[in-house]
Amino acid sequence: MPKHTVAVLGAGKIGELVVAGLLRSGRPAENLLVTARRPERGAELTERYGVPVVDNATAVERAGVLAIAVKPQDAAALLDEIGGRISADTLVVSLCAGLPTGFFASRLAEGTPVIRVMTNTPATVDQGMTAISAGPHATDDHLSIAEEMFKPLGSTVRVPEYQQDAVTALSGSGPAYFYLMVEALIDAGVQLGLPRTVAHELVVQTAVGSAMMLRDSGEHPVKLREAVTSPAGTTAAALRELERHGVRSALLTAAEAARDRARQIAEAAG
Ligand SMILES: NC(=O)C1=CN([C@@H]2O[C@H](COP(=O)(O)OP(=O)(O)OC[C@H]3O[C@@H](n4cnc5c(N)ncnc54)[C@H](OP(=O)(O)O)[C@@H]3O)[C@@H](O)[C@H]2O)C=CC1
Ligand SMILES: O=C(O)[C@@H]1CCC=N1
Repeated sequence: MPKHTVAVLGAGKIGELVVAGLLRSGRPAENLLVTARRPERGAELTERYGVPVVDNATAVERAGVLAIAVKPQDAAALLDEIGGRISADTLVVSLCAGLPTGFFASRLAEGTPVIRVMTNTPATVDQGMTAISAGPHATDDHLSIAEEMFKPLGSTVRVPEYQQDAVTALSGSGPAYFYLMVEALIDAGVQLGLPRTVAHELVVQTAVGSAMMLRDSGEHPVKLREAVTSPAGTTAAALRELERHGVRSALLTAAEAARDRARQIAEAAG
């Protein structure tokens, strides 16, 4: 098998997203491998994508790029199992929140290039946001390989690694913040007397339309918000309540909590 094979280690939500995305972007299934802890999960992926499911040791033997998509808490055990088998010409791409590239480098042969990536679930529909950082021994060519993997799944940006915990707090966890807001607004619509299906459609389409304007108009969000806000109108009344309830400060402290949790995860992993 050619060494340009990518192996995804850990076929959970993010592992599946990467496998499916690489296939959608035209990478042949025979250049992909995936590993799963549970055989039934492996069978599910083979059936769904036609990608070979192998054990971790076989993946290491055959692949030139290893995408580590296990939970950060499972990474040490995985590295204990395979770290010693990974040759220094293998590119290790970690998708794990919180874990610094040094965590991997210290468990790999000297000279092994490591890249840290933070993607997000909208990559499932090719609207992801992926931030990529070079770790030890990762060259520009290695960064390009990681970019080629994630560019078809949305946008990519290169960031210095010290920014990755903040990235995780914004775009990694970010989809959950928006989903929570949508969920709460749908409930509000029901409280106001709308049928739930109607409330759902109104809120989701408003979210999609607003997101497209944010991305495509080039306007600052303040300008877009001002355009909705008529003097002494309905929006001004609603925004006053959001400010009174401290929405800005809630978002700030939420992002800080996510960043701090990423740091704790790294500390606990050692
Ligand atoms: N969910 C998200 O939105 C994002 C997650 N991430 C990061 O992606 C990584 C994966 O997260 P997510 O997909 O949500 O988690 P999941 O729990 O869904 O996936 C992790 C998978 O890894 C498998 N696994 C664990 N240990 C091994 C092993 N030794 N060999 C093979 N497979 C193994 C697990 O198997 P089993 O089913 O048996 O538990 C599970 O299927 C995490 O590090 C997370 O921080 C990054 C960005 C966004
Ligand atoms: O919640 C988490 O830890 C992961 C990382 C970013 C999104 N989900």
